[in-house]
Amino acid sequence: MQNYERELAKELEYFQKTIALVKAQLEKKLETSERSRGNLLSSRKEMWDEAAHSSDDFDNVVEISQYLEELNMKTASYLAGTNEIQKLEKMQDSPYFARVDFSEADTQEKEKIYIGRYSLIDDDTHNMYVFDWRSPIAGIFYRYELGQVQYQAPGGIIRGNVSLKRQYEIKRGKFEYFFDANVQIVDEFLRKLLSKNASSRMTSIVETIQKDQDIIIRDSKNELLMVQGVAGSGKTSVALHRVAYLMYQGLSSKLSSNNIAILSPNALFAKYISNVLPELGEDNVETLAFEEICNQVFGKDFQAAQTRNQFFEKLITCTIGTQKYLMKSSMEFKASNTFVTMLKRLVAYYERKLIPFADVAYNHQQLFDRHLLKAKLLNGDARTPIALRLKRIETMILKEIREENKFRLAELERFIDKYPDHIYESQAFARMLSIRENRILLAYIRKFTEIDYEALYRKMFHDKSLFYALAKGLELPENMEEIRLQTDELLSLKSSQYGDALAITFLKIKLAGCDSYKNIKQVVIDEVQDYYPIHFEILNLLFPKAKYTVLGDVNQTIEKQTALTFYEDVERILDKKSSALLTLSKSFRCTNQIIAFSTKFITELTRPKTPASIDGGCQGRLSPVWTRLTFSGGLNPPLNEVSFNDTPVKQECFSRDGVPPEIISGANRADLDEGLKEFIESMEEQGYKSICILCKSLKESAALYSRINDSIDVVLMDDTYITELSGTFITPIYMAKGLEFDAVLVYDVDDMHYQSAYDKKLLYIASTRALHRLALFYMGKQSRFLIESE
Ligand SMILES: Nc1ncnc2c1ncn2[C@@H]1O[C@H](COP(=O)(O)OP(=O)(O)OP(=O)(O)O)[C@@H](O)[C@H]1O
Repeated sequence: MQNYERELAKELEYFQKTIALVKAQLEKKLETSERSRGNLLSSRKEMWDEAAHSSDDFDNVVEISQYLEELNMKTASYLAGTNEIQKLEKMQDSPYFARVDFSEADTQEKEKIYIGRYSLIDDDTHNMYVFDWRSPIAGIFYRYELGQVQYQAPGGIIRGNVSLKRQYEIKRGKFEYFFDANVQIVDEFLRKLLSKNASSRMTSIVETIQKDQDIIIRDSKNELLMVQGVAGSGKTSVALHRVAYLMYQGLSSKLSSNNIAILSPNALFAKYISNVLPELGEDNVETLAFEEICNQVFGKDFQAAQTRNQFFEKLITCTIGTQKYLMKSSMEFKASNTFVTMLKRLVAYYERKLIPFADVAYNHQQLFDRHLLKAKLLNGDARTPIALRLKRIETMILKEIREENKFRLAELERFIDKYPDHIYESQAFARMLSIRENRILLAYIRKFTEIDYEALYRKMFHDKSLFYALAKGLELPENMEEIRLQTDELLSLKSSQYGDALAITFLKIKLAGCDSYKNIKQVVIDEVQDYYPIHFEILNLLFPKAKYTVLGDVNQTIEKQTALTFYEDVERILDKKSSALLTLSKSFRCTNQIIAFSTKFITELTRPKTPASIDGGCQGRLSPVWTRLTFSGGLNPPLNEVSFNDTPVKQECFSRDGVPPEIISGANRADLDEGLKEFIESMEEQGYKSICILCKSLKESAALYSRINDSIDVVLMDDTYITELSGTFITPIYMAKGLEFDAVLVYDVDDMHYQSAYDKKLLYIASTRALHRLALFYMGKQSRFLIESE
């Protein structure tokens, strides 16, 4: 105890010195910021007074652009200052959360390394008061217990010894307590943290990042890092902390927020995760849903296609077995490797055979022969997209026409002069006639210089012989003809399915290229299990040089059965120099009871005995896919060591007890709704802040909402909902993917609703959304899967 008091006194002294330094730096920054704000305002005023209101002459435009450049620089420096101020303000609340005492092997000199969200350095003495959690030396806090350690510094590996690991609770500028970290105490700390209510937005986990999570966050060896993690194992958290880490590293490699793209399932999810990076002191990164990419590729001219959620809804609400099968197999086919090969063949065939080149004549003479135009296209640089080569041909033709235009005008004038009875002036009349003629000619030329992507796609399905010629030698689904005919019919009605939208997007990028994302160097994909080969083919075209981090859980697919072999496809298509598949098996979200209950809805994943064979001679590269990180050295593993491991991917749970899941039945609809309302009230009384009722479909969610929203304060969460996740919600299970709530109430879990293998996975997704409480409601016969899980 005496020892603790002595240590506490020393810690308080360090804490006060740190806070004093933070305050001094904050004061200085506030002063500078005030000055640069004044500067900025007066520059703006000056620009306005001197130049802005007389911008019609060219000199002034130049002057304005100089002013603007200066203003931009001043604004950027002011904003950087504001960012620093925000960091210091946060440091005033809690400057650090951990400490390790490290002695380097060579010098044996002990250093006290305090670790916080941001670094703090005394500008006068250059003493490092706090190290950023992403700095190389801070990594030893996450990776090691006491004893021998090593870390990768820019100049090479540093080895040494850790003699102390300490954690602090410092809140709102008050030093509350510290404890020296042994495993039990840390677990207790984490348990307390996880027992809190869900927050309406995701928060940072920087103080409690686990070893296996840290390895993913700091990996810099792999161009493609794949993470298979059970529900609630921190995939999204890890993804965001990795982004923050990459940006920190980017200080030297020039990677900034606009070089990173995060792909997320929808706008609500994007909003849910939007807090984490700013909390870590970084600029937010653009979060894109795949549909947004499709829209961006097409601009406005793409007719509203079915979104992924609309596809899920249609599939889930379809009650006719044959139709459901057709929908699913059609989607699977259109997103498959086979179909991608057919689309690539279509592009090649289009270039050689389908472009309707025509002779171009003007002013009674032939300017271009169609064979010559075609030869020009085929002889062009094959790396240039076809659409661009066609545009160049169009420009060439128009240039020639422009040359001829003066002769044509003269001819028209002569012609007009022969008929002097009209009221127009002959020159103006000739010009008008020529414009009309040219417009018709341009439309004629554009029939072969512009590509109608949707028409081309439709032709593929409409023209049976073309379709099967493109499919030659490929293995097709047994209901191929049915899929072809249905697609042709739907496209003729201008109704395309989600799979068609993806395919047309692929086709357009293949034919026309796309430069919109050329600055992206790192791509992070969450919920990757919902992606198909065509998604990765599109990503490959959009971000050819990017490195990837992809995270998912093959147990959480909605409409497809996927095994770990899924990651082989990802590796093959993205085709990066180095790749690894890592696993996260411990769930942090749910209580022991909820995990034990929900695990029964899935089967344990194991790696296949013999990896499936892969086209394209990639077998030699298969082994890294099955590389799994192991901590071979017990508590103190060497950094980033990877080794082969045959262990099945298990689901473990961070030990936290709670109330067992409840199964509640109702005699009829009214009785069930009443039971649901009572349960919600009791959850609210018990202080749970976020409660979610999960139905199978949006249609059923909307029906339930209309029955209970008079008596309960509840929000229907559909595709358009992008607000905070606090309160009581009703939503379909597929919309709740990636989210979490204090209490989850799964509605209508009867044997009609949940009977297939896919339904079973929906139950897994639904029940793993719950942090503390889970209840399942049914009337009639309860789902067979509930009986199995009893
Ligand atoms: N190391 C950690 N310390 C504290 N909390 C953690 C840690 N890792 C994860 N969590 C918490 O666990 C919960 C689940 O994390 P997250 O949503 O990132 O998991 P996930 O694997 O993406 O889940 P899912 O696959 O179900 O969407 C979050 O509340 C997160 O804050």
